[in-house]
Amino acid sequence: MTALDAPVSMGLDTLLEVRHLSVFCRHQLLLRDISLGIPPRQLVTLIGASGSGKSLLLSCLNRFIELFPNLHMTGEIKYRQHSLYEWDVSQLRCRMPLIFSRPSLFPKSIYENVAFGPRVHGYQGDLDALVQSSLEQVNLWQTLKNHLGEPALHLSLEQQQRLCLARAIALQPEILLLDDPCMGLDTAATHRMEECLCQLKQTYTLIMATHHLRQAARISDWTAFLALQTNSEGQTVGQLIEYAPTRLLFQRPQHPLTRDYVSGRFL
Ligand SMILES: Nc1ncnc2c1ncn2[C@@H]1O[C@H](COP(=O)(O)OP(=O)(O)OP(=O)(O)O)[C@@H](O)[C@H]1O
Repeated sequence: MTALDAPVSMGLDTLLEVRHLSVFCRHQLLLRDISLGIPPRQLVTLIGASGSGKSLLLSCLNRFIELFPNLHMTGEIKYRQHSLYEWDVSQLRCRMPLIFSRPSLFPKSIYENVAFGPRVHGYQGDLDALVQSSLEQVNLWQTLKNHLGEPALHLSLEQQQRLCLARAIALQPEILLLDDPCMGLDTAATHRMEECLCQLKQTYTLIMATHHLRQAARISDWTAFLALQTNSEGQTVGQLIEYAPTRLLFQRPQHPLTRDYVSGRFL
């Protein structure tokens, strides 16, 4: 299935619908005409060379891109059939938090890191229970339950990254946007993170950029392959080449560029 045939619209089952999305840095085109649909409770990975626009695409989905005044997007993104601009932006980012490749914790305790977001957004429920449930969902509760008052920044890289996930989960999201969450983790920690992500997709929709092709093949349901193409002015522009169920994309890629990329023949 090429990008053109991919399920742009899956009807009521499409949670997020991206149509003709382009991203510019002032007048320079960075990402060209992306259209794809994200089905609920699936893990969708974005793969492609460095600079092909994976992070930009993620940052458009919750309007994080608006924090960069030099960037703007055109086209349309619908979440639950409503344009992103119909949503209150802070509510949108609670429903779709973005987790970065490097942990970005506050210099506060483990508990405060998880409780911070719900508190700021006026959570009225049992905060202790929410912190516990968020830590349980990333398999950190048993290890950390007696250390909740300790500084989050003293945790290992793996634990910090999972704590970032717990902090996002405490916002009670529907979608988790993950920008290469296993970057810098060793093989064992990556394996544990992958197990955690597979558990999380029972509850949430996950959209993840990754440089690990094998990881995409192992754990994702759908894969979008982006590549850098050179335009007539000699500038490189990110484009969606193919979007398909992961097994198909890896075993029977339709586009020659995808074939080369997934078989390790990078140009
Ligand atoms: N804030 C920004 N201002 C200007 N250009 C940007 C900005 N963010 C990204 N870009 C440019 O957009 C293009 C796509 O970058 P992006 O980070 O999305 O690629 P990527 O596929 O995520 O790369 P990587 O795998 O290295 O993270 C690059 O040319 C990058 O320089």
